[in-house]
Amino acid sequence: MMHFWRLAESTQGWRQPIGGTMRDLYRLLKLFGPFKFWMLGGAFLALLTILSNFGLLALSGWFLASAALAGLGGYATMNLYNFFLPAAGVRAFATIRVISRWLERIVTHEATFRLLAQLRTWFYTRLEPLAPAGLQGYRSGDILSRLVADIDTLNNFYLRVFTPFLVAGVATLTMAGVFAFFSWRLAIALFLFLAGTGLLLPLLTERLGARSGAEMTGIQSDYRVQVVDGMQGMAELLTYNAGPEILRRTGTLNDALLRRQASMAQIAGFGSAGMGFMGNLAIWVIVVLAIPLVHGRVLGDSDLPLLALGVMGSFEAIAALPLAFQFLGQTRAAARRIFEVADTPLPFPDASGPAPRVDRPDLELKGLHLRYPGANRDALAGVDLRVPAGTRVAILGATGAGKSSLANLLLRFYDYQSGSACLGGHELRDFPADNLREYFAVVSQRSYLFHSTIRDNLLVAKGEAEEDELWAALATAQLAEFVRSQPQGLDTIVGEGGVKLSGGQGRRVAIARAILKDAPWLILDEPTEGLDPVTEMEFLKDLRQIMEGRTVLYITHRLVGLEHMDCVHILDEGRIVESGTFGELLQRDGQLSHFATFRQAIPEIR
Ligand SMILES: Nc1ncnc2c1ncn2[C@@H]1O[C@H](COP(=O)(O)OP(=O)(O)OP(=O)(O)O)[C@@H](O)[C@H]1O
Repeated sequence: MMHFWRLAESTQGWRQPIGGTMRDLYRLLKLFGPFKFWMLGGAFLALLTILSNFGLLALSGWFLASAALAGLGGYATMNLYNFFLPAAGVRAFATIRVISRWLERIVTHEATFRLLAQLRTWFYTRLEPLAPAGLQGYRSGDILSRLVADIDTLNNFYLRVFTPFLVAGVATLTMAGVFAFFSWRLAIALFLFLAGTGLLLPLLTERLGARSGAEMTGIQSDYRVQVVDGMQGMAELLTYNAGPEILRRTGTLNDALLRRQASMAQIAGFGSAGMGFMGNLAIWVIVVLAIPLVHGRVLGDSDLPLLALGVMGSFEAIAALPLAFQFLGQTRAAARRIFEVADTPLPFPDASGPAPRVDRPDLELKGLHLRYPGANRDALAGVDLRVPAGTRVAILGATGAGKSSLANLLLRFYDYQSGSACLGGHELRDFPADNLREYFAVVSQRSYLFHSTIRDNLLVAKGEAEEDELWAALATAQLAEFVRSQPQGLDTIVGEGGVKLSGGQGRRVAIARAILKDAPWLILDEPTEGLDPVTEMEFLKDLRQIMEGRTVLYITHRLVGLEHMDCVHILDEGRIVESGTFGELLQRDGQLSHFATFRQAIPEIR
């Protein structure tokens, strides 16, 4: 049910006011600005190809007819007839056409790739600062669809809309101009045919194709979201035998897509049939108009086939327009989807000034409130916390207490609404986000491993790290032995999300990354979550070595490892409710001692 609703949502507003369309297309053209010479070069070569085809057909018609007439005139006339000049002209047009078509393909492909790269880079630079707070409302499959498919569609704008439209306009005027040498009446007739067909037929196909085109963009996106979600949640789907239901939903989307594609194919067929019909009608009308001129000796006998074949060649100039306009709806929908994300205002501004100078990265939070966009209550509701540089501090709390929100705050993934948060005496807001993140390395249960090699996963933390450094980090993270035992060593592929590694090994790759980053702060966000008790103990022991010389924020809802912390703060509903060493808190009749008693009574409950 949900998917039908989403479908309706994603395809609504397909008939956008023309002003909006023009604005979007104008914006696209402006984005393409740096490649205008490539674009115009491609269009010029396309124009040359079309005009040489027009010249080829027209001259061939004239040549064949005049040669035949010379032949009919007898031996003497034939001898006088100059075959060479028109034959050379035909060869010249044919050669120009072949070469310009070849060059046009090269130039337009080059332009297309450059535009594609430009669009993707531009979109990515808009996307990155939005993550994660500004992208909360989007699903990853949807963003992927915008980044890949919608940008591909937009790219068609150059090949399918811009070039054909520009070329059609210039070619129509040029060819009508050539006809004007023979007769104004014929020139006007050709112009009316080309301009009328070139405008009316595309407008008709645009109207017919707008809805299906826009819907196709929406459905394709839903389809990708469905597939990406299905792949990510494959284990759950198999466990709960939900595969058939997902298959049914995917099938429904597939059918919807096929229906739109069939409708678009019919419209495309109608467009090319209409073009063929108008082309033939134009030949017929021009011939009918030209016959009296031949009778009146205004035109020569051989001019008639020249004009007829010239008309035939001229229609190549507008042949691509119905298809171009038919897909305008799709292009428009793609442009809207791209600009929608690109225009999403930044969730909060990034500091633009120079990075504050930090001598000692002490952290101090006072009355700090953080509320997520759209949430109805604060995740951090007046936190007071002091973490002197070089100390180890644990934040203990039940699920949903706001522990990870503290990490989100420090990494500047989300902004705080009130209170103050200072690092080294400077508000977090005064740090450019990239600069602030240099102070923190993070190991969490969610540390993401990319579907690549162990080496690449480590280089994420320090791109320029030498091989020795990688091995040293792996050794400290107690993973070097395992990596050495793999046939591919550092080049072992870890699989998507690190599926080819055990939970503990994956976590150790994350530790090695943190070591490579060598930041003064280490945030451990439930780093042992999901590990069995023995692995957990070993892991925490190894972590202690890495904590040396760093300020540590250990976020956990478990009591393990707290004895090694300088201070433990208990977070409850977004507030620090108790603080002290682990021993002190155990002594008190507070939350921690209740927690500990409860855990002892039912140890398997977390
Ligand atoms: N991105 C988000 N958007 C909206 N609300 C969020 C977001 N992240 C967390 N929350 C909400 O903020 C509150 C605190 O969440 P947080 O993840 O900080 O808790 P936690 O203590 O780390 O929990 P856990 O131990 O389960 O990870 C919760 O009510 C949660 O639903």
